[in-house]
Amino acid sequence: MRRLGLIGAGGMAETVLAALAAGLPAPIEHLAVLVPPGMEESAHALLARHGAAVAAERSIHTDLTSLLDTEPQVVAECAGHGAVRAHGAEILGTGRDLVVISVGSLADDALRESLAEAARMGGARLVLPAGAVGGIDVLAAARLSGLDEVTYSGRKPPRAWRGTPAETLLDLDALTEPTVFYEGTAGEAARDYPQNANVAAAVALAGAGFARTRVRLVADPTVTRNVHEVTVRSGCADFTIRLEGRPSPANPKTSLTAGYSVARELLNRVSPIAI
Ligand SMILES: NC(=O)C1=CN([C@@H]2O[C@H](COP(=O)(O)OP(=O)(O)OC[C@H]3O[C@@H](n4cnc5c(N)ncnc54)[C@H](OP(=O)(O)O)[C@@H]3O)[C@@H](O)[C@H]2O)C=CC1
Ligand SMILES: O=C([O-])CC(=O)C(=O)O
Repeated sequence: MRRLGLIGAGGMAETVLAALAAGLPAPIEHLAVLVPPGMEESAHALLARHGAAVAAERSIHTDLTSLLDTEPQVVAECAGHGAVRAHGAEILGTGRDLVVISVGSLADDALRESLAEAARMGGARLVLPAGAVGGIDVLAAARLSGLDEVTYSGRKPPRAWRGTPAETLLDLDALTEPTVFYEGTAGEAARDYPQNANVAAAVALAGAGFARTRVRLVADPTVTRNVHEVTVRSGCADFTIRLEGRPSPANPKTSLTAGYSVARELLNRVSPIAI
């Protein structure tokens, strides 16, 4: 990877670039950042902090065409479901690998199939990092042995659920104990909680699919971390994985782990040994 595109200049983009700045053996050739019109200032600030350590040349774009003109070999999305819908097919169709962290967007069957088709046509790959959750490797392996049960539970402090449908179900400010406000499928969770249930989609795609992966979402005033639990019963192993993710200082909905998982994917592309 010598030329990189990055979509988004928010909290996760910050984590990704900081990790690349620390982890790259040498700056790559070019980093191009795509932001919505009017958001150029946040991209300038991001590049001022980390740009020189990441790439010899940097550019900021507000349209995909001019970003693609910089010839990125891989584009990392750190922006949201809308960005995957708006840009995913064109990036893949023009032969660039796309690393998508807004995995929940793929709960939309039509979008997932159109991205797969664009990847096939462009000879590119759609890559889905594990994000804020763990155990995706063992879950995807266990799938081959047959899965009997997969459940994901996402537990976050009340403030992480502001601006989501949880607000209409609960008085978030008045909670005194952990409260389950959603139980259902991974597909529904990914659609209704686009900034909080991307991990449910990653678990579903690696494992039993959107309909058979059960999800529980909890607002919990007793925790300060974003707690993810995946429980699996399968033909080769039964396991529970629990992570307590530190929230991004920029966005309490997002665990820092997610940005590091994008950075890991990108750093693997410049290393002779990928792990
Ligand atoms: N897989 C996982 O484990 C996780 C995935 N996520 C996903 O990552 C996304 C980013 O998280 P985070 O950085 O914390 O969120 P932030 O809200 O901090 O940052 C997202 C940034 O992307 C910008 N943006 C939105 N749409 C576009 C677009 N079409 N093109 C370019 N930029 C765009 C936003 O601009 P504006 O504010 O103007 O909209 C904002 O600056 C989340 O929305 C979620 O979908 C998050 C956590 C975990
Ligand atoms: O970062 C997290 O803790 C999980 C998250 O927001 C998501 O899956 O969208």
